[in-house]
Amino acid sequence: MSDSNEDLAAENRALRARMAWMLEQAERNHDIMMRHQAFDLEIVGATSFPELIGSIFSTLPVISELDSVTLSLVDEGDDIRTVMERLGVDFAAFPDLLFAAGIGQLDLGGEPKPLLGAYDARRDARRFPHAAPPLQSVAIVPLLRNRRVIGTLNLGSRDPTRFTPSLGTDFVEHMASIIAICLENVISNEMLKYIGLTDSLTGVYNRRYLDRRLLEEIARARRQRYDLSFMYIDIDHFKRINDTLGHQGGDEVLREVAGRIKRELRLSDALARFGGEEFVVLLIDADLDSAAFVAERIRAGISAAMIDLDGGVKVSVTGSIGVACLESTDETGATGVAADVVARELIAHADEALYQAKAGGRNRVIRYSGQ
Ligand SMILES: Nc1nc2c(ncn2[C@@H]2O[C@H](COP(=O)(O)OP(=O)(O)OP(=O)(O)O)[C@@H](O)[C@H]2O)c(=O)[nH]1
Repeated sequence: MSDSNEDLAAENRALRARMAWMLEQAERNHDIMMRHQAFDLEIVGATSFPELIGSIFSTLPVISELDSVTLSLVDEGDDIRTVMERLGVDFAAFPDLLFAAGIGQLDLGGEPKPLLGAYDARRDARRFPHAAPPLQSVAIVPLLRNRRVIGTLNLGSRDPTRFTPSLGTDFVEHMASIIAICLENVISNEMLKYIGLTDSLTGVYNRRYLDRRLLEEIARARRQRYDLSFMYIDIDHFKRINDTLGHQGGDEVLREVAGRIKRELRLSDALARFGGEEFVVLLIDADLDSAAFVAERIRAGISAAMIDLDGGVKVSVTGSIGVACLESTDETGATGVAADVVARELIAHADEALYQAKAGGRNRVIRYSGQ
């Protein structure tokens, strides 16, 4: 082969190798793009806060080949945390979800722009509290909604060249904007859910929530064969309290009584205000004896100490309680009577027991006996 032929062959080989490399890169980029598109679809489809957070923490590190992904959310006044906890979100399952009391705590500097560069323990350690072994480079990307910073997406890598100040930020900004939209959506949905299910005066659940929950719990109790108890609690002579203290004073009493009832309950029990001065409690896996025991504790708790009202007035309050139980051996359960019929009956039984408690002199617990 002549020199020029050899040159041509070498050039050809080099070109082929270069093309193969480019093809490989194109395939790799395509692959990354597809994975990110799938991730976008996954998070856009998330219908709850835990589902969204779960996807971000489990999928993003894998598709982006990152060693740590954390989220810092601005939560002024602890609203997000409080509502999510009330809706049953288990924050222990998300150790990389961090909260900041204000935007200042996010340490973003003057402008909300992505910060890319070497890991700086002083600045970044609290953003990646569980990252081990140590990270080498990080990207701190603001989550923006209508130019308002709602948090940061924190990406960490052990590769020091992964995030450098000169790297373009379009890609991470795009990712953060989708995450920010999804976060805002699920947070406002959860807030609406919370508002729709709670009583604005006392903060406990409302009747709508309890009616629905009762149906679910009846179905589950029948499947898993355990007892379900229901309690009707009514503040005694509440009209008199209202008449002497005014509506405002009556409202304060309602809030305090709700708090006193709640203190006696387990996390699995559901407390709701059914309207007026009536509260109900649904006790999961509790027979009539245990429910009556809890009811007695609630009764004692309501009247244990005088209630201090705004303006220095003190008032003593008592409550009457009716308790009923849907036993796992109950015929209605076994015969497949519709859950709503069973629910109505359970409520009616507790109401009847409450009526007897009132008729018997108030400030007492009566169990529904079936006679
Ligand atoms: N402050 C306040 N009062 C309410 C609210 N809803 C209902 N009430 C009042 O609760 C009182 C209920 O009174 P009654 O049902 O007659 O019963 P009671 O005075 O508690 O008497 P007993 O139940 O027989 O012990 C009425 O005066 C209602 O106006 C509320 O949201 N806030």
